[in-house]
Amino acid sequence: MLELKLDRVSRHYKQKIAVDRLEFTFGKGIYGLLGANGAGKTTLLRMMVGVLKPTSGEILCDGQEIGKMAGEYRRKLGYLPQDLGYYPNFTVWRYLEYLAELKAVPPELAVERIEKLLQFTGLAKSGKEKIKTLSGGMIRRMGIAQSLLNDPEILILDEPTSGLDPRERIRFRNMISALGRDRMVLLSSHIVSDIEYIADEILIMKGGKITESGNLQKILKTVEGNVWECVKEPEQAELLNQQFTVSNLKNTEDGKVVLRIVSDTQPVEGAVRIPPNLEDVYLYGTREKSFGPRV
Ligand SMILES: Nc1ncnc2c1ncn2[C@@H]1O[C@H](COP(=O)(O)OP(=O)(O)OP(=O)(O)O)[C@@H](O)[C@H]1O
Repeated sequence: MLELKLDRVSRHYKQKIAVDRLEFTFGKGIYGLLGANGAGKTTLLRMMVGVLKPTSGEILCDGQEIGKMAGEYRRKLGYLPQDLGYYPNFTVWRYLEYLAELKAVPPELAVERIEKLLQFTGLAKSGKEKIKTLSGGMIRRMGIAQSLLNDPEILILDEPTSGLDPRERIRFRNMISALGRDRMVLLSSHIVSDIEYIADEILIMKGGKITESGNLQKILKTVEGNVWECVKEPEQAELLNQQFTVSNLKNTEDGKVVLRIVSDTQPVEGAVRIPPNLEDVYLYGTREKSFGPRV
């Protein structure tokens, strides 16, 4: 039974509080961490993988503080950082072999694992290619392969789909879904649809705190009644767009504009309530000011 617990975890950088007394318990499954730039996602993930120490609070893996577990924790862990470091002249195979050595995977097991992981990530034909010749998507897939070399129980992925084209993103999503069946996977993203499709549980982070958490249905409920739709002339649509938080604008064939607005109160006469989606929740949860007209 895997349990990773954040116990009032904080991280300060001088005056700046990047992560603020977080409390959360992870088990098996896929967790999606959504938050605007600077919300504290990377700082949190780096503490969870042990490369950064909390200023206060503890991170406990099955009851043990991860800093005290050292190698034992690292053996349970796979990590895909935002910026993957590699030697461009290494071949994909050499790179994975090198990391397997660093992760103390026995050499005979390493060969078998590398072969399987190259298959899993669709890189079976690229083992002999130099990394500098790969596309961005292939490098990300190689990153996933390295994070899985030690068959980790805990997998932490920082923005795994950023910069990928739609086909690669879908491929990635499917890989992550397959991985979440028997381990804990935590991924951060700005891409709401990726989180919406694959996460069993969604965490919304703002200002170093988790403001919402739960499955999609629960999360959607938090903004139920606060999402509106109306059809307006372009001039009025422009005004509404300046006043309110508009999550979507769409032109109709007869020259009007359909607006999707997130607001605590009816934004304009004729606006009707519609069911929320995760983008609305994200906008609501990461808002700068209370909702209603923007000032
Ligand atoms: N080494 C550092 N020194 C000082 N401040 C830092 C440092 N690293 C992060 N911060 C600050 O802490 C806050 C959280 O940063 P963090 O990178 O964790 O956010 P994030 O949610 O991952 O953002 P992004 O989506 O842009 O990667 C930001 O205000 C950032 O400027």
